[in-house]
Amino acid sequence: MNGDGAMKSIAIVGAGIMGNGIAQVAAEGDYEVFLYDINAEGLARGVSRIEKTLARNVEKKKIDQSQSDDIRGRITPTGNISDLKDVDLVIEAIIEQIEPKKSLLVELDAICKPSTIFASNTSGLSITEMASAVKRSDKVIGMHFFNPVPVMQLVEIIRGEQTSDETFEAAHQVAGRFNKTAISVKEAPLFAVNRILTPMINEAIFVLSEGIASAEDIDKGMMLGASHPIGPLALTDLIGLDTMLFVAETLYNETNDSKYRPAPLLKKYVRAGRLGRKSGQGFFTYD
Ligand SMILES: NC(=O)c1ccc[n+]([C@@H]2O[C@H](COP(=O)([O-])OP(=O)(O)OC[C@H]3O[C@@H](n4cnc5c(N)ncnc54)[C@H](O)[C@@H]3O)[C@@H](O)[C@H]2O)c1
Repeated sequence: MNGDGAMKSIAIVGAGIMGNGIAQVAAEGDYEVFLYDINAEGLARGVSRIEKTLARNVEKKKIDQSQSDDIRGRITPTGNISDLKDVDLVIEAIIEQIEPKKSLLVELDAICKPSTIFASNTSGLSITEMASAVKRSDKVIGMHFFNPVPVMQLVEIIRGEQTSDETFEAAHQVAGRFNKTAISVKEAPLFAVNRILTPMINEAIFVLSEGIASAEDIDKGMMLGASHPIGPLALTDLIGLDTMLFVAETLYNETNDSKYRPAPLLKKYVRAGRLGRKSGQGFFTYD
């Protein structure tokens, strides 16, 4: 089945920054959830992050202990991809590179029942190209969540060239059950929100590397002067500098426009392993 509210089970592939948050909101939306990662440590970290978030929500009295237990009970962590064969929807949240995403979809195409919809949480890669890798190209769609997923209200829904109306409708219904607000965006490099956000972040990194202001003052400036809830450099630390660089490179490579060239300082930090919060250091340092 697909295309209506009868969907029961969802698999999330990739238990990283985004995947664990998507698994949590899916379980909160009453779906049976499989959380799959190829890396056992990554999977364990993702599950532990969900448990911590749920415990915090109990402490803050947003939910009670039995609701927390029910949500956690609906999530099955797995390192075995064949466990995903009967799910109604897969949402992939693996590395932001087209080839690994296409290989994963080809693998899933062979495993999953014919009606399973494949959604990608890509920050801006081509849904059409991903869909072209599989037989069920009408059942591939972009569902782009925002970080941190349990907090951020938005999902961008992106149709590829081959996406059917039924798949598009199903993605909107799922977003609703996740308690999110969806906007529909045409396929284009980085879609809508990241197309606007990424050049701003990239420019903030140029401002830092040109010595125009310190990292602290750049963030303070954008928070107090432009009413941003978080500064662009702290936001990059939250996103992950490696992911930010992949995203900036997509915009540059797809448009061939030099105004979008990624800041060299971003590349240098990624090469040095300064990936942001997830590695303990990015533009700022974390415990
Ligand atoms: N970080 C953000 O703020 C953000 C926001 C919106 C969208 N996204 C997108 O979400 C996706 C994931 O980003 P992230 O920040 O969560 O990455 P991450 O590096 O935190 O996590 C990726 C996870 O995927 C796993 N993985 C890699 N290849 C796999 C495979 N073939 N099968 C199963 N698991 C695999 C890794 O082990 C890792 O645990 C990317 O496409 C990214 O662009 C990220």
